[in-house]
Amino acid sequence: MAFEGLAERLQATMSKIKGKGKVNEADVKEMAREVRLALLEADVNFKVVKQFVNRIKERAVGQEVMKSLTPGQQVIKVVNEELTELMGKEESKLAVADKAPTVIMMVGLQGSGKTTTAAKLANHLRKEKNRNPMLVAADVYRPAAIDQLETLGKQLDMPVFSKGTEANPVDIVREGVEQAKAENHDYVLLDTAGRLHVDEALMDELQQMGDAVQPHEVLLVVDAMTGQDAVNVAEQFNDQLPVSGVVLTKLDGDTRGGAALSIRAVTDQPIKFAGMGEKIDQLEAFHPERMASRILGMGDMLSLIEKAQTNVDEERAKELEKKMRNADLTFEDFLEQLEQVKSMGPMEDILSMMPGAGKMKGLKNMQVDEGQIDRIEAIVRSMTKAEKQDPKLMNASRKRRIAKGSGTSVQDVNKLLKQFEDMKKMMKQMSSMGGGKKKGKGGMQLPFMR
Ligand SMILES: Nc1nc2c(ncn2[C@@H]2O[C@H](COP(=O)(O)OP(=O)(O)OP(=O)(O)O)[C@@H](O)[C@H]2O)c(=O)[nH]1
Repeated sequence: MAFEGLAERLQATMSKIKGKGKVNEADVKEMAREVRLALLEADVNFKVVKQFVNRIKERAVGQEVMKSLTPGQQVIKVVNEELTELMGKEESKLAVADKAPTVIMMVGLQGSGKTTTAAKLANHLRKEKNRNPMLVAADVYRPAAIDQLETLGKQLDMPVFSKGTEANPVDIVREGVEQAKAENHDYVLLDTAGRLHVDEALMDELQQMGDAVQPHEVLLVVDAMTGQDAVNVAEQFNDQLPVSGVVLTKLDGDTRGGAALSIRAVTDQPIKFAGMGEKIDQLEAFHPERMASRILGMGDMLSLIEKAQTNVDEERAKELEKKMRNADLTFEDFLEQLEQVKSMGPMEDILSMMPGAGKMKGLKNMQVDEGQIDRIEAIVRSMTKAEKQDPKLMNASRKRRIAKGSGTSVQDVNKLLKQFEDMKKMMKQMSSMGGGKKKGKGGMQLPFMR
């Protein structure tokens, strides 16, 4: 699997910093050193590594992390954001011409996967985007390339324009595009010739082909397995041709990840697609943010952190945490917390965003009763201010009043009061066991869990 080594190393580094309640400069330095080594080992371009590490260091000692309630997690968020940025921030979509057909020219070295990718892309356009593409076989140098594309075309039941190996490739693409227009195809994909190395003759010919058909998109196909070579090749192509995007092939292989992480920074071209296998449907739109989360093994933890961040006032959260530790949480505080949790969305969604949640049997089967949360809220809201501050005030008649006011029973009120006391006791125990860091054996049963 691609990125395996990198993912393992980065995840180990992140897990060291994750739970830290405080992060100092020495922690950041150590984390940055480990990230640097992991990236170099993954064959990421050294200049890219240097810039990347400087960025995360700068941000990790900045306000956003140090002032945060969860600095360890914020560091991970920074690393994730920077990894995403490094790979291009967000998905970069394929061009669509104002006037059909959109002409896409595939370029790259021999064996990079051009022919296969042209067919995969045509298939993707038809299946995912409901398009009607046509393929043009203009690789006249490798004798089998035209046959290969024609075979793929047959397999897909898709037209392939070809004129054999004797014709001039510039004429082939010109006529191919004309035919696509005449037959009302909305996309036309040109498979061009590769060489073993970048040479002048290749570049000249590709330039002439480009001049002849004015492609809307020049997609450079590079083999991710070749690591830094792929980056060098990309740089050379990009210097000489109007490249508009990159397709990284063989990302399913044993690649260390260097190409994926360096190409964008070195060429300033977005990675648009990734080849994930030899089969025709194994091409994926490249999503930098998902790739980054995958490398960091994060599930959708980021959205969760983000949600928490937008919904929680940090100073107030710190106050509440202190109150919990001292076990002097009141029903007013409890209500406030309940509202915060509710504002983050349905409980089940929140739980499902936690990494590994799918694997945890207990969580999978746990049912959250949203109605129960509403009932609890109603009970608490039916208490007077004094009762919220001091639950001991609640005698039998007050409980009857609260039950009536909240549309529940005295039994429900009693149950909540008991759970609230248990929760406070548990918190006290936890904090006396060491700053709230260690967990109690049985785990806490929150009032809204069944
Ligand atoms: N595992 C894997 N193999 C791939 C992928 N993309 C292409 N290949 C394989 O890579 C080899 C070369 O692919 P081609 O499409 O023939 O390469 P090309 O760039 O067209 O080569 P030339 O026509 O000689 O320039 C083939 O065996 C493909 O099956 C991919 O994403 N994953």
